[in-house]
Amino acid sequence: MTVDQGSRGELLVDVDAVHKSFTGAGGAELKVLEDIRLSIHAGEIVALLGKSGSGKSTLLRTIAGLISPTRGTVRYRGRELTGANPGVAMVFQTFALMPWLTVQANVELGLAARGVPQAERRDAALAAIDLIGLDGFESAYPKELSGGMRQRVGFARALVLEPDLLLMDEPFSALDVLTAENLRTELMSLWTGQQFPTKGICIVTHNIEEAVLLADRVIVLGSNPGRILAELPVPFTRPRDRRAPAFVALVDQLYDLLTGREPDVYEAAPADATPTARPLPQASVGGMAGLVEIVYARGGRVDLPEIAAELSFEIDDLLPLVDGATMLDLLSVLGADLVLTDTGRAWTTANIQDSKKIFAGQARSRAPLVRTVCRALATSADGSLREAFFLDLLRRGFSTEDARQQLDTAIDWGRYGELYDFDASTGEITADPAAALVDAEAAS
Ligand SMILES: Nc1ncnc2c1ncn2[C@@H]1O[C@H](COP(=O)(O)OP(=O)(O)OP(=O)(O)O)[C@@H](O)[C@H]1O
Repeated sequence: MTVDQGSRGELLVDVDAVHKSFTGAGGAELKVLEDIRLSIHAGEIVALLGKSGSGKSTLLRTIAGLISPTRGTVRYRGRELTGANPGVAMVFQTFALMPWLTVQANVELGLAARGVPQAERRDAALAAIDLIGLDGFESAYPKELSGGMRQRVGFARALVLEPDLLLMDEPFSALDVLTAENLRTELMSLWTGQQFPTKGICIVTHNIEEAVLLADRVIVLGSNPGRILAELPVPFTRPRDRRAPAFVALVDQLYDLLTGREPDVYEAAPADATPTARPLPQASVGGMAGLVEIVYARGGRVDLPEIAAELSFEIDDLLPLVDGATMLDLLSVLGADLVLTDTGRAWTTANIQDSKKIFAGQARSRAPLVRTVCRALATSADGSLREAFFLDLLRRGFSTEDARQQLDTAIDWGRYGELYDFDASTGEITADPAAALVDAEAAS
């Protein structure tokens, strides 16, 4: 069970050409995973790293047998899954404890479901509770525990099942930084000390440093649809030092991969680019303005991992802002550096009215959904349309939640650029008369 970095152990899970689509609220096909091929062997920790929405959780649930692929196969120890994977247990981001059960009863749940006799169940649960550092809290209820302790229960509940493969879906992301660090370190020391019989671990994360701290192999997923962009070994011994140059270099490399663009994504969107093909990053104008201002104040070029550390953010917290600012050509990405563009410089140094005009021009030419909203408003009789109209259209290509997020971002961007306004009490989006004048000038 120790991590053998030279040779891999037996094959535990084999994901073979898996595709997964969901049906969107509007009935359209929502492609979430495309041609995923990966294997997990005994002795290794594999991290699935990707931005929000890249299908990481869907892939993990497919490995757990909780979701069946639309096409392709998942095999556990050579056998095709047709239901729940018998060799796995899961740890969830939200802990998923039963609030009305004690710690011990929560930990025993899975064993009870397997029909394990009561005495045996109790002994196993007490051992797992002890292992995970919760001795003395057997009779406590979840509401009496801190977040970190609740997640310890989450771990105990999974480990008591002695799974071959432990699946973890962002298990540390709901915890504060110190608690998360503490729990990660303890888990790693249990793993390297072979204190539980699990043979492999697969962890979903959007945190680059966490992936490099924990994993032997990082699989990077790209979005829309989720697919494997790269697979990188992490050849460092444990415990790992975040400040070691090789560690920092690998974090930078993964950062490059995560922000690496599909070739033309951040070119000005061609006239026929659709809002579904080029979704808006979840970036507020205020957030992008802050980031651009920081880059400007530091001479027009900054190292993103360094800035993130200085601001006490995770790199991935900043990624949507980076994506938004590069989509609008306010910043560009060069390796791990953010570079101010000419437009970004003009935007950040202009007076408020000029900066709104610059932003409006960028949003209309480079953000397909903003352009779609402007065009639709221009064709409506009174220059206004209800938000439900756009939400209905967006639901053809996005889930209901994502459609809402897309429209909220488009409203934020368009409002700031004075392209249109939004009245939340009536749900009405109305073209700004000044923007209509600009359109008329452009057409003449
Ligand atoms: N049951 C479902 N029905 C419809 N759409 C779904 C379903 N489950 C997931 N999706 C959509 O699939 C996409 C990928 O979701 P998933 O949760 O797998 O991504 P993720 O990379 O884990 O994201 P996050 O880091 O935000 O959890 C999202 O657009 C999501 O809305």
